[in-house]
Amino acid sequence: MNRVPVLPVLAGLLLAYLLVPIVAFAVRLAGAGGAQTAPGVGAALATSLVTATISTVVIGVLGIPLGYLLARRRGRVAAALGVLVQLPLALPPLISGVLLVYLVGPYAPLGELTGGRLTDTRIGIVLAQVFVAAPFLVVAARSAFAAVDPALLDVAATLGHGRLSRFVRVALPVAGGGIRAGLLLSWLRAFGEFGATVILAYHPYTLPVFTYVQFGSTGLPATVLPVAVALLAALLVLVAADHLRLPRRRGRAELPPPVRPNGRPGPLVGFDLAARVGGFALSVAHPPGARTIAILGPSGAGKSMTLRALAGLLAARGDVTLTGDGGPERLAGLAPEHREIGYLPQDPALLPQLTVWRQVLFGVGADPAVAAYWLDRLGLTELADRRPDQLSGGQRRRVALARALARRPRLLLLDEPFAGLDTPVRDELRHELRALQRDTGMATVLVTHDPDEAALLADEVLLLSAGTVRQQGRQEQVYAHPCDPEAARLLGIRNLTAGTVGADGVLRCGAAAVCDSDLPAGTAVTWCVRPDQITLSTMDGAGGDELVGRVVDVVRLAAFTETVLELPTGDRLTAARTGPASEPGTPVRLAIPSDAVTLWPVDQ
Ligand SMILES: Nc1ncnc2c1ncn2[C@@H]1O[C@H](COP(=O)(O)OP(=O)(O)OP(=O)(O)O)[C@@H](O)[C@H]1O
Repeated sequence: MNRVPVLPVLAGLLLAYLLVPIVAFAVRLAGAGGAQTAPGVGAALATSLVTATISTVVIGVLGIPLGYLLARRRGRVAAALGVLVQLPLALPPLISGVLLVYLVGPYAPLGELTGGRLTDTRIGIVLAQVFVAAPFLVVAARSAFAAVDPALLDVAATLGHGRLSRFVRVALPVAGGGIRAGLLLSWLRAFGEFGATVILAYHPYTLPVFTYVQFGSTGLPATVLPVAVALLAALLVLVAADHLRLPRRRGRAELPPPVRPNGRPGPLVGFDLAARVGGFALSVAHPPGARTIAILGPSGAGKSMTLRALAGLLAARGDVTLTGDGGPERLAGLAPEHREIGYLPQDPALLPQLTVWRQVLFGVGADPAVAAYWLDRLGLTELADRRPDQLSGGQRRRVALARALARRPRLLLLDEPFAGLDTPVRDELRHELRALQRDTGMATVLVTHDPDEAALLADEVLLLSAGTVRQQGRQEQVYAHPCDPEAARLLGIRNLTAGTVGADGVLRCGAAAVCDSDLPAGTAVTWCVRPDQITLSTMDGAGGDELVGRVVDVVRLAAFTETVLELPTGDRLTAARTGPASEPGTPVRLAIPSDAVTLWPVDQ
């Protein structure tokens, strides 16, 4: 049985309902061989075109900022205003006209003040049109602005753009499509406005009022010409609006000769910040002791929030201190656009309408020669004329990095900059960043889930958990001695084993001594050792008191091999080694330096 194509049928029904009256009118017009003349139709058309255009300009100038503010503001007042601005849509236009009489009618204060010039004039027509047509633009602009990725505005702020500049250079172009549609709707609504106009400004006639008067005095045949004129004008505007596009800049970007920026060493970074977002409380502190810091932690620990607070994008109590040659500088109270801090959120947040070259010049004060240098250094010069939708994920991240660097920030904040990239690209970018840190002494705070990445790119590590600092310090120190099993897990150390301190204060695994401990005898502990600290050797002779195990699995990774071992106690350890691996089932001897072992009492 053939199914009825439901969607096309429903769509077709509405289309027919909308088009049939117009087609019927056109047939009638053709059959009658034209329309009877209607003196005054030209003047009415001119009045409608001029007033609708003026109204649309007024609506645009006032309504676009209103839509922006309504989209950006949260809370009950903004929600209530968002509903109220739509009220004229729900009111019959005649009633809107009556309401306006209370504001601008001849006996209302404004009307008296202006000597009655606000009614029965073109000004009156515009006032009526603005009232009924403005909500179309405000609603369209509000939803277009609400769809603008907030990360774009955040990044623009860290690139030195103040509020107005962010509105003009980021929000407006990105929301442009929705705003254009809103302006068109407003113009059409203003052009067709009748009810409010007829109350507020019966004269001079607009096209709808003229048509109404013709219909009332001489009947349907006299309306043919004004109807035809109205249809034609509306159709022409719709077609023109459909074809109207702002011209895109063409031609290849002219890049100046690249100039390597002066390598001024970045400042030491310190902070003590507290913030609350919803039910989540963040409290993080780090003394100024390093230029490169990595923040590690599980998902939802507050890592991104810390970066946003550092950039000044999240209101936080406390302070950020950058200590350079000129001594410590405190950033509390400085807006993000004045902090000179580069920020790369998880999404590269490139402006969709800009080419790579314009993108890297977007920051306030970006130096074209320095921008050209970073494009070259990051392998992007050939892509200078492409837009973000013509780039790969890795290329987009590089552009975001070049854009931040072109402003020569004092500090660069990177939020998981390599997440989701394939391994070669990730490795390449990691090493590029490391080279940048080395070459320029640039200060960085990097958020990552990857302990290896943190080790590669940071001198100091900060472990975050549930909004607080679990452990921090020099990277090698934290890695060597995590403060508790949770910290060890965050650092990717899987070798966590249960044990008990013996009567002689020695921790043993079976009969083999692992390390000395100053914990009381009998204390139950969890101990850990990093896989790279375990050395394996073949069993040539009796094990005695040595730590022995049996190979249960050999995982050959790209760069090294992991050997999973089972100890006589049944516990398992993983050893990382670069040499040839033993086969599963083979007994092996384990050597673990006692200072590579960290242990914690279980009830800690
Ligand atoms: N606007 C918000 N309202 C309420 N809670 C929020 C808001 N934004 C973030 N949070 C909460 O704050 C906590 C910290 O978020 P944050 O983005 O800093 O986590 P993260 O450590 O960066 O996590 P991930 O590694 O998954 O990116 C999370 O529990 C999150 O649910």
